[in-house]
Amino acid sequence: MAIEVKGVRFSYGKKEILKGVDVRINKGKLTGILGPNGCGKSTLLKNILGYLKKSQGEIILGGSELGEYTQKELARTVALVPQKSSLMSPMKVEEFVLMGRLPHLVSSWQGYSREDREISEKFMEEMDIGRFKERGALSLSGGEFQRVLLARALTQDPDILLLDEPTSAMDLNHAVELMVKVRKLVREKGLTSVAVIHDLNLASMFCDELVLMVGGKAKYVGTPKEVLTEEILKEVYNLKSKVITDDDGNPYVIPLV
Ligand SMILES: Nc1ncnc2c1ncn2[C@@H]1O[C@H](COP(=O)(O)OP(=O)(O)OP(=O)(O)O)[C@@H](O)[C@H]1O
Repeated sequence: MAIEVKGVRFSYGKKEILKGVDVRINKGKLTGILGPNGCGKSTLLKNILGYLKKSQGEIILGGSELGEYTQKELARTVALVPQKSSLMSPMKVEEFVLMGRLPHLVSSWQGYSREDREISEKFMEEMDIGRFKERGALSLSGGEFQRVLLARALTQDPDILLLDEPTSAMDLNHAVELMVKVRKLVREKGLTSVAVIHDLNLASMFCDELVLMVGGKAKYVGTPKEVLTEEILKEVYNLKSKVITDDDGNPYVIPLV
């Protein structure tokens, strides 16, 4: 399911953050959103999720404008792995992951079916968190909890998977492992995935397309090779860098000090 963002504007109070974002995010692709701190990357994801309401423009998911979806339909269509979770209650990991099935319950008094439990078990195994399932979700390390958040989002069985810095708390090995899994899911299930990523090299390695946000707009959009150039990085991050290319043509950024 493609995402079309057309002329989207959004403000927190009087402060305009998204100043006319135009971008098309293709189905079956992993798209990375890059840009300096505070440029509005998370705000854009939350608008696509329908959690924040744009003041202008259109967000079209699979041909239908966001406003045409009921809340339940939207929750079955789009899942977010947030940067932080507002989890406060001492919930067990398995209960937390099962919450991904809530939009699929026929009615709230019906409870989870055997199928719901099987789906959540499958993704706990996939994310290698099966051994934590009896643990309180609050007792996990940052990187372990990020895997729980991804398992919950996948349990939701969405067409669109939004990831807000999904590897920020992970060591390099787990970060690469997670990105490999996300890319595999995107390819196998034809998911549309959008990930906010700060690590330019991780983005280059795993993303099919990149969107570089500057000044509240999607200023540069293209393949990693098109977007990660020394000139663009200097302009956007005020960073002097050397960009080298591997045998597959992927660019890698070495900051110069
Ligand atoms: N609830 C809010 N109320 C007011 N301002 C907010 C709110 N949430 C975010 N902002 C501001 O909006 C701007 C964009 O925030 P956002 O979280 O979208 O940035 P980001 O590009 O994801 O940043 P980062 O890379 O640091 O995570 C920032 O200046 C932030 O302080």
